[in-house]
Amino acid sequence: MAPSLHPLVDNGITAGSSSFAGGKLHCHCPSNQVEVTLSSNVAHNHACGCSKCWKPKGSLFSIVGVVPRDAVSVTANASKLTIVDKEATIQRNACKDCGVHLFGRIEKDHPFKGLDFVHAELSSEKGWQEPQFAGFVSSIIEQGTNPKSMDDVRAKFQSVGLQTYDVLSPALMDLISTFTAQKAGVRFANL
Ligand SMILES: N[C@@H](CCC(=O)N[C@@H](CSCO)C(=O)NCC(=O)O)C(=O)O
Ligand SMILES: [Zn+2]
Ligand SMILES: [Zn+2]
Repeated sequence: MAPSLHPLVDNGITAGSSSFAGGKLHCHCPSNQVEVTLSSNVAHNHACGCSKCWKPKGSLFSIVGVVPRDAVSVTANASKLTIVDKEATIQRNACKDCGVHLFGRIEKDHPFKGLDFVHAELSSEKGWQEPQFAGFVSSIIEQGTNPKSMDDVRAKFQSVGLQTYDVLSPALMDLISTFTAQKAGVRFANL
């Protein structure tokens, strides 16, 4: 049986709603769940193959998107949260008991500072933006996927309408490069 990319990808993508304005995320604990309330839909939602983003058991990819950090509040059991890796760019706040990541926050100077990374699948509500692309696809090799299966992995994403990239989407990579150029005082050429 082919390994699962992610349950939200394996059987085709379900479109979200442009009028959806957020909801609640819960960790996987059977009781005393950490609850995070988002007052915004996610943006740039994507499948991520990197080793750091939280993935459901048995999946090769996470699905992760961003929301403004002001739209994120921990509304229950905040004391169960711990930062997985304080040195990482994205400080992922995970439940100590079940390991699920509730939100990832950037504190250092970075093009995505001000945006928190969240997994909308932790919500039972419907309407969250559907995945837009697959990023960090080649990174799954670093976690043990056989390089020979990469054609199949990329073909599966293409078959459900998702472009694959080995970093982020061109739009996000352009944002990162624009930030880097502006910081360095680069003057852009006139069109
Ligand atoms: N091959 C590495 C890549 C890790 C990586 O750079 N991940 C990205 C994307 S995470 C969400 O899209 C990133 O920005 N990481 C910063 C961080 O995780 O703090 C690997 O697989 O580990
Ligand atoms: Zn938990
Ligand atoms: Zn990732």
